[in-house]
Amino acid sequence: MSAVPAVVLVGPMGVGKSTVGQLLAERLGVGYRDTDDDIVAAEGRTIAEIFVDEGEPAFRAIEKRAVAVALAEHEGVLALGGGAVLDADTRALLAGHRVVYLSMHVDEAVKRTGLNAARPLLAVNPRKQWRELMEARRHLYEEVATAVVPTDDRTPEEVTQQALEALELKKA
Ligand SMILES: Nc1ncnc2c1ncn2[C@@H]1O[C@H](COP(=O)(O)OP(=O)(O)OP(=O)(O)O)[C@@H](O)[C@H]1O
Ligand SMILES: O=C(O)C1=C[C@@H](O)[C@@H](O)[C@H](O)C1
Ligand SMILES: [Mg+2]
Repeated sequence: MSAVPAVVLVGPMGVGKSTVGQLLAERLGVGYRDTDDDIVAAEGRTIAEIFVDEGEPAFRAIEKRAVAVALAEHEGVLALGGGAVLDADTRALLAGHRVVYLSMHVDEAVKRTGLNAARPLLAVNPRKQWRELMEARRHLYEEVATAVVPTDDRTPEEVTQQALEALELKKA
């Protein structure tokens, strides 16, 4: 049985996937789901604990399965973890979906995420880590996206409106 998400959101940590995803779901009258939350619920551990206990490769394997399940089950707005696009099979699964890449510049990223231990990949020197992550990932986000919505200097409501317009789900 396969459902199709109305919209899949991708983008780096702190770009606003959860905030915008919930607004977008309200506007579309559909449910919101987040693969990071699915993983935490299924594992009974935080993402940071999974990274510490088992390392990043094990987390990526768990994430890959969680994304495949959510893509097959969910009909609403689906936010993926920031690193989900690193997996080639996941990128292939995203083909044919409406995928919005929420983007932002490094200054905004550091402001939104800060020094936050809940984001293990940004726990030390967040500015440098964020630059390196984006250098490695920007092209992957762009590859899977059917629309790119910059979020700098926009409120979550404005980002939501831009996403709806970019997807032609709502007229300007
Ligand atoms: N357009 C925006 N302008 C300013 N701040 C924002 C905007 N969107 C989200 N934020 C703030 O940035 C922070 C991160 O947002 P959010 O948790 O939605 O991001 P995320 O992409 O879901 O992050 P994560 O990768 O941790 O799941 C929150 O404090 C949120 O209130
Ligand atoms: O960008 C990443 O690699 C991550 C983003 C978060 O959503 C979590 O999935 C986790 O902290 C890893
Ligand atoms: Mg989130």
